[in-house]
Amino acid sequence: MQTITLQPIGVIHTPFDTLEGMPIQPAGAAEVKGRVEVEETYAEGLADVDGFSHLILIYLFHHSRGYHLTVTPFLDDRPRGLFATRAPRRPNPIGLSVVALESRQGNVLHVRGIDVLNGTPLLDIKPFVPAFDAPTASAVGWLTGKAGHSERVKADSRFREDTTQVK
Ligand SMILES: C[S@@+](CC[C@H](N)C(=O)[O-])C[C@H]1O[C@@H](n2cnc3c(N)ncnc32)[C@H](O)[C@@H]1O
Repeated sequence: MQTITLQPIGVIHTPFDTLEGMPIQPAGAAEVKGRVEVEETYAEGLADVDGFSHLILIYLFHHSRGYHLTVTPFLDDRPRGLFATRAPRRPNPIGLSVVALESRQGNVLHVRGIDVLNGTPLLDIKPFVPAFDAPTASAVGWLTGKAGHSERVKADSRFREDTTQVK
């Protein structure tokens, strides 16, 4: 299989230095402010992002090692298939968050609603466009009746780096 090498384009700064107790989705971090520092090399590419109220941040779960294909997610007490969850320990530990853009100062984006660890490497930024990204979903699987709980449920240690479980 092909090996892919990605280069971070910046870093996401947040108030969260430990996994335990932090939000599990942007809905639970609505008032949490973060700073997205984009490398100067890529700053030109930020032109026009100011026109969007929300951005999609794509990043590396850099404190994630290994994975299990069946996991018990934060919002459930039953095991689920990894790819039916947003668990951070994955074969390719990539996460995404839709955040509110408050302002831009040159290569720095001030955002709100961020659910990642301080120092998370940023891989990409895309504008959030409801017509592209928010289809009316007719089914949310095991998250039925549970997705809204992400506003209050906090992360615990279940996906902490644990070398005894690394695949
Ligand atoms: C459930 S994931 C959801 C992230 C993203 N909104 C998504 O859906 O891909 C969020 C959790 O991942 C963990 N996490 C956040 N940043 C991380 C990082 N840089 N490395 C490892 N784990 C991280 C924390 O436990 C956090 O509560």
